[in-house]
Amino acid sequence: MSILSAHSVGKNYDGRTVLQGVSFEIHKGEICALIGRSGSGKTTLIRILAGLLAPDTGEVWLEGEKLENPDDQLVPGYEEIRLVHQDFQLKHRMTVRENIRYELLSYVSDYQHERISELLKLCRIEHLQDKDISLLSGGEKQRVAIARGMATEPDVLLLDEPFSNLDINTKAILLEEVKEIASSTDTAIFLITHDARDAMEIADRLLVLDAGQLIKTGTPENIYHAPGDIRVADLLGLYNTLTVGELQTLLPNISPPAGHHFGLWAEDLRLDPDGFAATTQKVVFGGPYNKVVLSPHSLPHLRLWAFDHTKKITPTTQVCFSIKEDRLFPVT
Ligand SMILES: Nc1ncnc2c1ncn2[C@@H]1O[C@H](COP(=O)(O)OP(=O)(O)OP(=O)(O)O)[C@@H](O)[C@H]1O
Repeated sequence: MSILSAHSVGKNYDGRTVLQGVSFEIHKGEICALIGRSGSGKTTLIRILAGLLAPDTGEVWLEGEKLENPDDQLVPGYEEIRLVHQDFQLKHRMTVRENIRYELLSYVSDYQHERISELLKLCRIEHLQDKDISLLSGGEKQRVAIARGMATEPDVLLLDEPFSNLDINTKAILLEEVKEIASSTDTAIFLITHDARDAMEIADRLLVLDAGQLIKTGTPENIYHAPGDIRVADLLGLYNTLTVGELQTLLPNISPPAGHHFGLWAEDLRLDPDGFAATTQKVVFGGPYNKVVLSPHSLPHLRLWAFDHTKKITPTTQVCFSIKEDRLFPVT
């Protein structure tokens, strides 16, 4: 069931279009991740969804009711929709417990205690409850901010860059925690992230924003296997593009449809002793794998990205590689 929906939302700043014709819906318990380049309009959109900024065109609906223009409200925003800002907006000189309690002041104290205990447990911050906010790490503050956002049991939780500035291990824990919150509470979660890998890991559905327009929506799996648009592929990872002619030179047995370019993720181009001969042009150490630039002997002008898991490759080495044909995707 749709809980929040945007219908042809548009926004201009100083005569410049920042959002145009943005339409989608979010369902109960669903996690939607919005990805897009810097300046593509992500924060503007999340503020409109929170009811904090009026769109110039279009509408946002919450459970069958249109959001009011925030300029006409005494206190903009909605109890049912909570936005957790990138800078957390926590109360300093207060403990974690006091910060959460601040959200629950209109409830009786028994309920406050009960709810605070639940949230401390859910966000795994019980051990931090009496600590002053100023003493917390970035990841700990992030969890407190999410606990505060959840305090009044909103139907929709909007998270602006919840994983930025987190180390890889804290991020992995938080990704799991956000998933757990969505499934255990049926809260719809809409989050913005720069990192498409995080988005693919956490989201049920991805929304791709480019220059203010939604250019793709779908499950992470579908979008990864068929990004379709170069602008989408650019956000998701390192890939190669091949013309039909180049593809036919490399793989004479296949007959791709004319007029297309084809994309291939770097991870789908493997070093393979039974494959085509190539020379490595560049090797970049990447931890678990090396990023390698290859030029095939049959197309020496071509430069292809591949991942090397053997980590034994050096520049200007003769290697062989193969292409996972079923992983080729058409791009425009
Ligand atoms: N209040 C404002 N007045 C004028 N222009 C604005 C205002 N807020 C945002 N913009 C412009 O609108 C565009 C979209 O901004 P927005 O912050 O929504 O992008 P974003 O995708 O969130 O970017 P980032 O990923 O860098 O945070 C940018 O060009 C920005 O400069």
